[in-house]
Amino acid sequence: MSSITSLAELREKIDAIDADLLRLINERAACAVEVAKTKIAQGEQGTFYRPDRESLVLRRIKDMNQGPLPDYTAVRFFRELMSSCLALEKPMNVAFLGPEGTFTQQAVVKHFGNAVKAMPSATIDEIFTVVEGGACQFGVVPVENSTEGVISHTLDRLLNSHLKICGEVEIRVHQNLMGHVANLADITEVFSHQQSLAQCRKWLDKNLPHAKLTAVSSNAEAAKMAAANHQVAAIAGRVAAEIYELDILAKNVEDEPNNTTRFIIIGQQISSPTGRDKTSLVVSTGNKPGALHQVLEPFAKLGVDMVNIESRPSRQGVWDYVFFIDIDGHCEDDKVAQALVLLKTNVSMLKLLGSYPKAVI
Ligand SMILES: C=C(O[C@@H]1C=C(C(=O)O)C=C[C@H]1O)C(=O)O
Repeated sequence: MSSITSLAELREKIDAIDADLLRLINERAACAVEVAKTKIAQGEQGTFYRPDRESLVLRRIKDMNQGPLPDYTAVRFFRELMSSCLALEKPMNVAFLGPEGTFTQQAVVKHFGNAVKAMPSATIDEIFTVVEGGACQFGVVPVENSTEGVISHTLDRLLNSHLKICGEVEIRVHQNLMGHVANLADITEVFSHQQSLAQCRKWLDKNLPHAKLTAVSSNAEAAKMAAANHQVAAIAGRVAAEIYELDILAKNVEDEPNNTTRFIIIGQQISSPTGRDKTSLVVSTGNKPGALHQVLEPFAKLGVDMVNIESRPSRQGVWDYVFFIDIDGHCEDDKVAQALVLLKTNVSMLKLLGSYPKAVI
């Protein structure tokens, strides 16, 4: 006697589970529609999307998951489910650095799921503008790459915007050389975003030493150009190769194996504390001795963990700098709130860029 369950029996079991799942998924969706009604009754029209609540839901799923599905898969599945539930409450427009096929678009899907309307913008500046003007409720912009450092354009624009950071998302960036060229030796020019060219500098020097390297507005734009001209190639993500029907000529050409980009979500609303948050701020000290010490001191004194500090020219005078700082915790957490009060007395300008939940996956 074999103990192997028959295929027919297993399939019957799966069909029954699917029927239960479908009923439960729709029960959940109906509940989200009820939530929307309650939000409207409470006068919360603008706050259908709640990044704090979403991150708590996803964290709970991650903590409860016992497999065999890996945490990452379980979280992605619930991410998609919440995205569809939210779309029933209120469809949302999210601006990203276009055209179709950029890593920023991947970041939109990872953070919001597929049920939002992703709207391509031509530049980082335009993303800020459409969110400031209200045409899109949120925008996703790159802020930092593990190989190449900060995206200065994003930091500069944050300085002059009233928008808040309300979330973060990380994407493992794999670059590919793509085009319609038969031999690598025939490639005369390689197009890509300046950041991507920099991430692949060593590979390009070694494998395409004679090709001209030209920076364009995005990787997907580069892929579009490589589709139109068969002597040039592009460096971009796999999705861009699929969209613009290009052959992948070389895979994973990034110099650093852990090449990762961090994106931030910008919007009009402030996220509530979740217990695992980050706060981003910018301060200006004026050009005086001991300035950096005065910035660091309040955090050290109150035991607040600083996770990143970056200086940028203030553009208000020669050698005048501002510091972009990320700290652990929410601005409403006691320790953080006290540190910010102290910091305010030590600096000439302090702007809170946002407190938001840390990325779950
Ligand atoms: C259902 C809600 O609204 C939205 C949908 C969520 C969900 O499907 O779980 C979670 C947060 C919100 O973005 C809510 O606020 O609880």
